[in-house]
Amino acid sequence: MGWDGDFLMQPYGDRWKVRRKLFHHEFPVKDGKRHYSQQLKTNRVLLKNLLDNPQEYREHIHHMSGSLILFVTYGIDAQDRRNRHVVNADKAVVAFTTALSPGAFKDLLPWLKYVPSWLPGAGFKRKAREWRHAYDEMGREAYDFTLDAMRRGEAVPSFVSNLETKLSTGKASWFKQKEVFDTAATMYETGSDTTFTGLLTFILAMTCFPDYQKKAQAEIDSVIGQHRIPDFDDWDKARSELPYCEALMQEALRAIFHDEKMYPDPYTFKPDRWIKDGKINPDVRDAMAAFGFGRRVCPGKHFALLTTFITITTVLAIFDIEKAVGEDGDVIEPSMEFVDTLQHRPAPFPCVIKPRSKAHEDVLREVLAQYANENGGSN
Ligand code: HEM
Repeated sequence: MGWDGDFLMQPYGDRWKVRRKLFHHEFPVKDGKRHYSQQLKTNRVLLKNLLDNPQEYREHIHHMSGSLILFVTYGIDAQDRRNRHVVNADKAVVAFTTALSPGAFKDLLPWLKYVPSWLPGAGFKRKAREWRHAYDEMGREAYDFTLDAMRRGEAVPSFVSNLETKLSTGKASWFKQKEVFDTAATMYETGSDTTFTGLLTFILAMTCFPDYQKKAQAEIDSVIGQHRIPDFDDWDKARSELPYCEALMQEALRAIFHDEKMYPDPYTFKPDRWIKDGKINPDVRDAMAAFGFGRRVCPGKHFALLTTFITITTVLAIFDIEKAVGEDGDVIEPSMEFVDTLQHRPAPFPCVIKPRSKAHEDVLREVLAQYANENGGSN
C-alpha cells in the first residue's frame, strides 16, 4: 500500500528502472540548460516578492521551489500561491512527510529494498493511506490539467506533455501512461521541499553569520560588478571565480542532512570547510554528497544546483539579510532550531531582507523591468 507507484520509495528493480529512465528523459545530464527560462522566471518572481514583501520570505521561497517543479512537470504556471495545484501538491508532501517517522529519511533510503515490511503499526498504515490519497488526487488533477491543455492545443512543453505526445504518436513502447503519471507525481515530492530546505538554511546562515555574507558579497562585487546580477553564464565559472559563493551553497546543502561521518562538526555552519588557498578544496569528500551516491543518486541534482546557485547569488547581489529587531529594540537571535521533517529544516525565524543600497534596488528594478519587457509580462 502507498509505495507502489512512488519512485523515491521503490526498491531497485524493473519498475524503478523505467521511472528513473523517464526522469532522465526530462532531466538529461547533458542538457543542463533545458529549464533555464523557467528557472529564470521563478527567480525574477522571487526577487520581486522579496523586494515587495520581505517578511514572507519563507512563503516566497517555498512557492518558488514548488511552482518551478509544477511547471517543468505539468506545464502549470502557478504564479499564485493559492493555485489549487500548489495547494494539492503541498498537501501530498505534508501527508508524505507525516507518514514517515521523524528523521527517517537518512536511515530510510539505504534500506528501501526491504519496504514494505518495515514500519508496522496501524498509525503508520493510516497515515500511508492518507498520503496515498493526497498523492493520487494531486497527480490526477495536475495530469488532467496537462491533458486538457493538450486537447485544446495550448499545452507548453513539459515532462507530461512531451511523453504523452510520444505515447499518442506510438513513438514509445517502453513505458506506459501509469509510469509517466507516477514519475510526475514524485517530482514535486522529491524536488520541492529539498530545494526549499537548502535555501532556508542559507537564509538562516546569512542571518546569523554576517561575516560570511559580506565575504560572498565582496566576491560577487569583484567578479560580477554591481551593475548587473548573476545569471546562468556565471554558473559555468562558479567553481573558479566564485568559490566562496559555491562554498556557501555546498554548506547550506550539507546542513540539510548533517552527516557526522562525512563532515566533522556537522552542526557548525562553516563554508570555509570547502575552501583551501582561496579555491574549492578538492580533498573534501565529494562536495555534492547532499545528493546521495551511486545508482540512487538524486537525478534532479543538476537542476537543483542551478536553482540554488541562481537564488543564492542573486539574493546576495541585491539584498542584505539581517537579524530582526523586536518592538523592545532588542535584536532577535534566531533560535537555530531545526524541525526534524524528512530533512533538517530551519524552524521559522524572523529576519530582515532589504536592498543593500538604493543603487542596488535600482539595479533590481531595472533587471525586473527588462525581464518583463522581453517576456511580455508585468513583472
Ligand atoms: C537541494 C535539493 C535536493 C537535494 C539536497 C536532494 C537530495 C536527494 C537525496 C539525498 C536523494 C536520495 C539519494 C540516495 O538514495 O542515495 C534524492 C533522491 C531523489 N531526488 Fe533529489 N534532491 C534535491 C532536489 C531534487 C529535485 C529538484 C528533484 C526533481 C526535480 C529531485 C528528484 C529526486 C528523485 C526522483 C529521487 C529518487 C531517485 C531514486 O530513488 O532513484 N531531487 N534526492
